[in-house]
Amino acid sequence: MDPARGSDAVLADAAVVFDGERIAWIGPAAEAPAADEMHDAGGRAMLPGWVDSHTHLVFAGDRSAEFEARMAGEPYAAGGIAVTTEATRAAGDYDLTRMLLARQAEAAAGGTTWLETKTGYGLDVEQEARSARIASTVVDDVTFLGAHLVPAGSDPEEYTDLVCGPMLAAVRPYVQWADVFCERGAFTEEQSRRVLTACRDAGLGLRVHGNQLGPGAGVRLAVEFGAASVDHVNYLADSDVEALAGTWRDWDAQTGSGQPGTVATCLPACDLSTRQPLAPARRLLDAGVEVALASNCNPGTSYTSSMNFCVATAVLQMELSVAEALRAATYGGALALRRHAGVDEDGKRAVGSIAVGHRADVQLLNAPSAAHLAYRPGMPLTAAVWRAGDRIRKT
Ligand SMILES: N=CN[C@@H](CCC(=O)O)C(=O)O
Ligand SMILES: [Zn+2]
Repeated sequence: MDPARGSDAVLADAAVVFDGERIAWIGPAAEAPAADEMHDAGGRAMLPGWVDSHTHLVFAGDRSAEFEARMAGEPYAAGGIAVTTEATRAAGDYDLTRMLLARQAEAAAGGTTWLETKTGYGLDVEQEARSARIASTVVDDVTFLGAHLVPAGSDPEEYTDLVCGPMLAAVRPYVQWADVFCERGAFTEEQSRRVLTACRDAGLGLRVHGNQLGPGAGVRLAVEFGAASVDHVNYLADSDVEALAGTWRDWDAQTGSGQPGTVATCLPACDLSTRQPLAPARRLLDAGVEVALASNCNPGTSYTSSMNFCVATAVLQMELSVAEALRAATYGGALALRRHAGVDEDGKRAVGSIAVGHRADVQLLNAPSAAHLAYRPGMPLTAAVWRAGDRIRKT
């Protein structure tokens, strides 16, 4: 996954050397320089750590009854968010932080070394700011999602004004990104446009929840605003795919050079849990769109942070090759968070790829090749994980 070696290069009999939090050397094991500490991977596969670019981890409460109803035939609707909002508002800071830390630890044990999460279960100024503050102490990238649902009893236009004004100002110190749920039952195209405009003007990077439950304006808006990603993308018109492909016209996917466009982030665990058609990742890749795979871990539509599961599903059911799925779950996620480039640059290092000068984020599988993730789905293959050079899970 070193763009300089070809984006899906596999090195056999290789060694990787870390120096602190950076990757210092990669090459044939027989030529590896001396190191203070050595770990023999025993011929097992080493991959970049997963970059999970879409989660909603700041929440309390349980929605397993809603899940069971769905499995019995009820459709998913955005309104379920209100149930989690009530439980989240009732939780104290200590409990909310403890639950977030436990979810972050689960994700890390599963191989995730860079984690984004969103607000969106607070839905008033104080609670959204609290969620953003707590998230900023635990995860790597925080996204403001005040525009997740109009709370019961609020006027949609007045609530949108609140999101664009006082709520945005209150979360601003804690977040890098803003998002809007542009969907039937959530925010209209016009309301979404207002949110994206205000957040862009406040200096935030943009992402959009779009085209999840039906055709809609999400992809169009994401392209119009130059968003870094549009997520879900289950229901795409040909014009949506063409518009996304157009954003990648000045990008060289092989070398990772040029101007990145809007990543299409596919969320297969969510698609299965909501019984939506799987996002058309194959069609998007064939059109020249960069795709990310993310867990969308949240209590409503996707209560898993297992990127291994997402990768296996992408290979088994979405027609991606193993190399394409791995790239989408690592480099693709990094692109969606604009963390894909940067070699020792101002202390910021690229994540999602194994290359000299990038952050030492890697995982070791209990398997001789990454194909085993799909070949042996559901098996506990993650043997060890290093994040920023620190080992966080033992074999
Ligand atoms: N689609 C919007 N938001 C979440 C679901 C939130 C919920 O139902 O609690 C998602 O990405 O699927
Ligand atoms: Zn989401």
